Amino acid sequence: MMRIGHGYDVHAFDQSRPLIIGGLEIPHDRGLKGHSDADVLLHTITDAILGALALGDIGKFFPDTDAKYKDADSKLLLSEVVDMMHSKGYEIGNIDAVVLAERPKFRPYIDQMRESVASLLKTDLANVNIKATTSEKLGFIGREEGIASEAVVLLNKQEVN
Ligand SMILES: Nc1ccn([C@@H]2O[C@H](COP(=O)(O)O)[C@@H](O)[C@H]2O)c(=O)n1
Ligand SMILES: C[C@@]1(CO)OP(=O)(O)OP(=O)(O)OC[C@H]1O
Repeated sequence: MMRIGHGYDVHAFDQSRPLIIGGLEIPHDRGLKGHSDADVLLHTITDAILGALALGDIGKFFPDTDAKYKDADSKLLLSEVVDMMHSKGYEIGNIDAVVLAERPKFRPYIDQMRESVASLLKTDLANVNIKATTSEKLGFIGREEGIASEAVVLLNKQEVN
């Protein structure tokens, strides 16, 4: 059995924070605002998995009103959702994600991001694709007000005969 999920998230820039994307700290002059560490890519992937399982979204499990998640490491939130996925008998088929940002250039870090995400998802590197794109200076991405991310995920469940 296969199930598909989609995730989308946006975080505004915050000059006082480090930029954390895909579980990595990326050198840049600003980070992202959020209740947690604001890892927009990991939030998107977390939401895509929850979506595939029809379980709702990240804020349902990790509310931004709960002090427990203040400055939370998004790797831990994703890992918890991956554990939920495994407990329901599913594993990652493949994932395809895109990060939308005018700056910085992510290409030099994409392979490391893929490794980080594959390890969090407990899947092979070949099952994880991460892309980056600008918005050609248009809209809130283009004005460098924030970063968005989008992902689709396919989950597989082995049927027992
Ligand atoms: N933040 C970004 C944005 C883009 N890239 C890479 O540049 C390529 C061209 O970007 P366009 O927005 O002009 O399509 C894109 O395919 C990425 O490889 C990037 O690394 N970081
Ligand atoms: C991760 C959580 C929880 O700390 O907070 P944020 O970092 O603000 O992220 P968002 O994607 O807005 O929503 C999920 C939240 O509940």
